[in-house]
Amino acid sequence: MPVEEFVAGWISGALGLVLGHPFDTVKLLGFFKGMSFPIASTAVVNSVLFGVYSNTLLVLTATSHQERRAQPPSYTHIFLAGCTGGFLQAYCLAPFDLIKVRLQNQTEPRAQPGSPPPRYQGPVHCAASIFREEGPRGLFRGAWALTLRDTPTVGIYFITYEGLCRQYTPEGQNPSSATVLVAGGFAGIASWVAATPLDVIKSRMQMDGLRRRVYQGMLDCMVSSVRQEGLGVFFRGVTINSARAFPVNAVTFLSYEYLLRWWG
Ligand SMILES: C[N+](C)(C)CCCC[C@H](N)C(=O)O
Repeated sequence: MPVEEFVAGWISGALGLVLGHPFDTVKLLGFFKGMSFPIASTAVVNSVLFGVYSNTLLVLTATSHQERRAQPPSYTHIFLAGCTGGFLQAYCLAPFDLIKVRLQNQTEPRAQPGSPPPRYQGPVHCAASIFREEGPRGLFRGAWALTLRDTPTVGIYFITYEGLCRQYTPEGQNPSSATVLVAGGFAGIASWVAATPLDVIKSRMQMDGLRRRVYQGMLDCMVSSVRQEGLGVFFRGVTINSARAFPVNAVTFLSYEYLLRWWG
């Protein structure tokens, strides 16, 4: 199994994250100090995303990454490979994402004497507390919604990226850096716009169970959210998601492409 894609995904994910971190922090108006945890988790997850995508394409089309410029895969194959990558990365992402959402949603402890300490003291303490209080399955709370969010939308991510690259690149050539940046940025926006409705539901499911369970399940969460807040609830955060998605994914794709060209 070619591993370059996993390594390139690892590095490019970490680079993209550095740009996305400020957006991620304001997204939930929470505080998320320290970048080592998000960098490590994004690197792992992005490596699974790109590694599985590329290796699924290899299985479907029998072409390696280097051969794909001369023999471009069909959009159906790209979509299927993207969905496979999205599905598997969602499982790896689930516990990390849960910890991120829980930490972001806890308010900053004010340095006043006597104020209660924050519930979670950091990523490791958060993981251990969830494990203890909600069981091992608690670490996968919201994973189902996350999988539904990411399976089709990662397909959209790669279709948009490849489609835009092909549009602006003469046949058989590598796309220019400007093309990769723009195609990567728009791939991020397109997939995040499509992912936002389930992103809202996913985050609510992840926060559920902290005190008492509010929702019976994902469907119940959707129905009661729409009842209380209207259909607009599904677009909550779409602007910040898109603003974050452009730079993060432009840099992710640029570094991914260049690392592979450099090694290949
Ligand atoms: C599928 N979905 C839209 C959720 C994400 C696809 C892009 C993944 C990238 N690491 C990012 O965080 O933007």
